Amino acid sequence: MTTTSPPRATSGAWRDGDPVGRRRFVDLGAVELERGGVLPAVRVAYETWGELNAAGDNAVLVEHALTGDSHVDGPTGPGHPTPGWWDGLVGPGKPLDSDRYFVVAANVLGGCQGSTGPSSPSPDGTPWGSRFPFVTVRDQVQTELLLADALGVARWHTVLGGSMGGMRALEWAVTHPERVGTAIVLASTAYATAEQIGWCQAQLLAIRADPEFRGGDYYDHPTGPDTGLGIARRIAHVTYRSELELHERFGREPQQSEDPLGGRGRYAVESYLDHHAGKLAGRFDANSYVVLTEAMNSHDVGRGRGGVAAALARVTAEVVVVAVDSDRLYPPRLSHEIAAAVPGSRLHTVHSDYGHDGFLIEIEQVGAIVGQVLAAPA
Ligand SMILES: CC(=O)SCCNC(=O)CCNC(=O)[C@H](O)C(C)(C)COP(=O)(O)OP(=O)(O)OC[C@H]1O[C@@H](n2cnc3c(N)ncnc32)[C@H](O)[C@@H]1OP(=O)(O)O
Ligand SMILES: N[C@@H](CCO)C(=O)O
Repeated sequence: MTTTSPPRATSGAWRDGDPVGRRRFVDLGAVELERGGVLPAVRVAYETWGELNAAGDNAVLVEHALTGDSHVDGPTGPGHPTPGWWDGLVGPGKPLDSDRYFVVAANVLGGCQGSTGPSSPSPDGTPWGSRFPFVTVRDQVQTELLLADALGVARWHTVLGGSMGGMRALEWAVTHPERVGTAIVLASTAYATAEQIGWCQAQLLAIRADPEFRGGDYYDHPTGPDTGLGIARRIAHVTYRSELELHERFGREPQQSEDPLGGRGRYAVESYLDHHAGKLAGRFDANSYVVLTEAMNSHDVGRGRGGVAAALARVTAEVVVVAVDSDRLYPPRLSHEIAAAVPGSRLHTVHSDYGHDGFLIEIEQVGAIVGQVLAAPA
């Protein structure tokens, strides 16, 4: 295994010359793709907490969601433009106890936070751009299998994640039952639903309709498809929150002194969405957003396996399913379906006013569930 810390250009948060902080990089070689073809020279960025024990049975894989990264926990700093997305969950005595567990988090295949994605150099040295292949959640898990091998992890004690991270956690348990002890699947699903694909279509069209997108080959232009990516984020962000939260928080209020009735001013909720759009455009690559969105749309643990129920029935891991009660994008019924189909699984419900993002925001409830699962004797 080679571990290096190269500066590498992306159009997302990580730019050429950035310090790399605590991230490490591993070159995994070629990854064979589910839909055919091979992605050569795959590199993965990852972070770890704690140590792998002599028996090699204390490794925990934390899977991030769509715009997350390997920085699960910790402050901003060199190489970490954003704080940990589950800040406070990892460390000595924390739910993901680094005194006891070897906690690993990797940036997903197709991402833009250090792992191979469309902004990475292709074999000819220029960014992949539009030539980056279609990847599925199964390809992402296959890449993580190579990472596990490189780290000497024969079997994960636990794989856990929310949303797109939950897709990978569940796919791990279905594809490699012998290599997963426990899977914790939060605010997620066994398959992308028609409505999820529908919301994603509007987001993909927004990016592709931006003239700055240039079919995905915009890296040598001074400007990229920030407008399209921002519209995609606005659409997505509404689905990530609850109707009641938005109503109670913003109602019909104008943004400060602006006059929405005059046609040019904004409602406060519009300003809020503008803010999230701008933030994402500043830290994320539009091509990665497209690639990862299409990967999420591909998600169906039952594909080629006789359907979802048959696929879930073969899981041998202990499965803990966590629904967020106000989640309208991954509604609780999808968690209930997983729990009903996986033998011996357990279901928890997180109460949140926030909707889907509750799996990121309700850190105490999530920490209590994760801590309870991981506190159990191995
Ligand atoms: C913090 C990070 O970005 S971590 C980076 C990695 N992140 C991830 O992986 C997850 C991606 N992040 C997310 O999905 C979301 O940002 C969440 C879940 C973390 C948001 O959680 P919340 O704490 O509920 O934040 P919320 O949605 O209320 O947004 C707060 C922001 O909106 C801004 N805001 C609130 N009201 C308005 C308004 N009327 N006009 C403009 N901006 C507004 C706040 O100033 C704040 O800005 P800041 O985040 O730049 O400080
Ligand atoms: N807010 C999360 C939601 C995706 O599930 C993200 O941006 O990753």
